[in-house]
Amino acid sequence: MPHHHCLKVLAEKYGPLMYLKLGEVPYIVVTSPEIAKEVMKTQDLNFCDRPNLLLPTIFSYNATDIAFSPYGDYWRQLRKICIVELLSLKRVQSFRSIREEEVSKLVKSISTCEGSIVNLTDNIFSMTYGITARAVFGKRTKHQQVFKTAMEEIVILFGGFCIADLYPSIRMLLQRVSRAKTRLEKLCRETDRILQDIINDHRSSHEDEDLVDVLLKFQHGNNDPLQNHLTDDNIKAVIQDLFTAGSETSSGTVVWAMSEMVKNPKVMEEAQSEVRRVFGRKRYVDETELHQLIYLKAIIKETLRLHPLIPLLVPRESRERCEINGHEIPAKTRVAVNIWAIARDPNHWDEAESFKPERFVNSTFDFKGTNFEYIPFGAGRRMCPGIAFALPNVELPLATLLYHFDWKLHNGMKNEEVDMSESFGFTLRKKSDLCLIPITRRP
Ligand code: HEM
Repeated sequence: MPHHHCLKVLAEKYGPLMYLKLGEVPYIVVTSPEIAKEVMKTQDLNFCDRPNLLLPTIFSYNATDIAFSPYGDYWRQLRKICIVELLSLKRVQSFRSIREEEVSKLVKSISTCEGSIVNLTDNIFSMTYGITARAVFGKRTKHQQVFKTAMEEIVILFGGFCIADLYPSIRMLLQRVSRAKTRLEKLCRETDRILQDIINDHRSSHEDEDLVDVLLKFQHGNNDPLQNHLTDDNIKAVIQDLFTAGSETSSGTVVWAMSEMVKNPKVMEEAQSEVRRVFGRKRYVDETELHQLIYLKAIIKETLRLHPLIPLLVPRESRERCEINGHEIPAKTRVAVNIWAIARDPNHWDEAESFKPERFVNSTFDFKGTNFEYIPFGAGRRMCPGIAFALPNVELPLATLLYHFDWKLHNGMKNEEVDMSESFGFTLRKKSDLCLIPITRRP
């Protein structure tokens, strides 16, 4: 059973603030909006550190990326550069043609398979990796498939507790025998070669400036706010962070949304009629009218409620001793916030387990980190900085897939039989690939 499921069951018995001692390490597990608010708003400054975990440290070049780097100036400056150069609304708008081209390639590729079974999961992940690669480092990489395959395995390796992290006093000893560590090191050697090629390419060519070019400037100390110059490894850590954080989550959301719509054909019908009404005159989907797709936006919100891609958030760690609800929490306590369980709590949601996008139509409820019943992007200082980048990567492909195709299940499968089980891992991937038959719609 995935961890967020077990922890939900435990919270139903022991309450919304649980203290666990796993090996030598203190953990708290939060399962209510009130305590989530206490941790990520009221006491956010105390809880905005990341623990030093073995596998993320290997993956992220000694925690020099954004997601796993400890709280401090290095993290703050790096996050700021990436927001300005890649993730701000203005930069995101400048990538519009990249998104439209990659989505149009997806439609062409699906059209050639009309009437036969298409693996939508695979197609959607490839498309999003393509968009992110072009935005982050200027072009698709010919080695993209290596990344995609490596990530599939890394997500699973990151899913469990690594024994070396639970016994810090003998970590050196335990890490020598960790099979996950050996496997991860092998995968990282493969991705490292690709990342180094990307950096070398940028050193030798002077095309349009992208994030990698900007980061490379910090190696020469120009206006350097990072105090210590960035090394190649630091830059690789950041590229990899954004490439994977950006692609895995957005693609996963598109796949879950399509799966929910296939399972709930009335929702699919309503979404298709909205998209076809809005884009009917144009006869193709582009980004100009996406703001009119009120129902589709509600579908995306409802998808992120039932299938938040990082169900326990990225682990945090307290910096000092503190109190929550009268309980003493020691310094260096690790924190998991079960946003998956909170978003399915019947005390806060009507028909909590049902897929009902209407609940978000005409509602002010949002995922900006202020409604703690619903925080699929986290909240506080460590909140996801990629929302503006993610939304068009989810909205445009969904609108396009709904506009151009009707979707049929294969082998006589019924809608209610679509498998919605989750695979075990760091992100909430759908266990089985979504395979459907596209029927091209000719308006
Ligand atoms: C549907 C899409 C996405 C979802 C659901 C999502 C969700 C999350 C969540 C839950 C966190 C952890 C927040 C916390 O610990 O409080 C996070 C962190 C992060 N996300 Fe996203 N994310 C998405 C898209 C993106 C994109 C497109 C990018 C960049 C291209 C991105 C970059 C990051 C980074 C760098 C962090 C680490 C932030 C830090 O530690 O300061 N994410 N994301």
